[in-house]
Amino acid sequence: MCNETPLLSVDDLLGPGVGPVSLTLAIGERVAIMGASGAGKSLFLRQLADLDPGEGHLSLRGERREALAGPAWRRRVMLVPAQSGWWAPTVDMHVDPSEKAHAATLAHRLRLPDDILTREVRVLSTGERQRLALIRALTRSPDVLLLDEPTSGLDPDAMAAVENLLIEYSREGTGIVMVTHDAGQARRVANRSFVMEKGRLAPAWA
Ligand SMILES: Nc1ncnc2c1ncn2[C@@H]1O[C@H](COP(=O)(O)OP(=O)(O)OP(=O)(O)O)[C@@H](O)[C@H]1O
Repeated sequence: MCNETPLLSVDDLLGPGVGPVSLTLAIGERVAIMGASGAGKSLFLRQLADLDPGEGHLSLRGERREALAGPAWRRRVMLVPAQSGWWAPTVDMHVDPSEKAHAATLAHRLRLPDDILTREVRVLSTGERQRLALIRALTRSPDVLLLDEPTSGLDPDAMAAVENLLIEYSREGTGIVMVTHDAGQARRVANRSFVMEKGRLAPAWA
């Protein structure tokens, strides 16, 4: 794995409240980012998704960020923010028709009700929205998933289901950068864990 071109390369990334940060993510690797509230974790994910202005270099499979249009980059390096955005009345309107069966399978895996895809977004609970935002992202097959506290609103059973799914997708090649306040989750899920402090990363444990 070490000799391959990294899936994601981050070199001297610097932006408001973030950096400088350098990091490489191998194909199928899972990285956890912990740290105090306000340390810059969410801003760091936004930098990786190229949603905020910044300096430094990002590459995906050796291809520079500048070589891709912003939306194309964000489709391949996809952010699932802590508060997901929904732009149509029902859940299934956010899923490509060819991915509906896939989404239904994932919903079942994540302990969601059978009719969840046909429900109105406005009636969803916090934990349902959170899992559906993850499902929506997974059905779009990103190269890298950027997850901001993906299980913060979930019960232990649903949390374990999300963690298992993330591990499964990463084994198929998806890279994962996950912000979490849960050190136990970082140990269960991540191959490598970091603590962010004042926008900079340090290894979480030696
Ligand atoms: N656009 C911005 N420009 C400058 N500073 C910002 C910007 N957005 C947020 N901040 C500030 O930067 C700091 C880091 O914010 P961020 O949302 O990344 O924290 P976080 O580590 O994700 O915290 P939490 O664990 O509470 O979610 C905060 O003090 C926040 O108020």
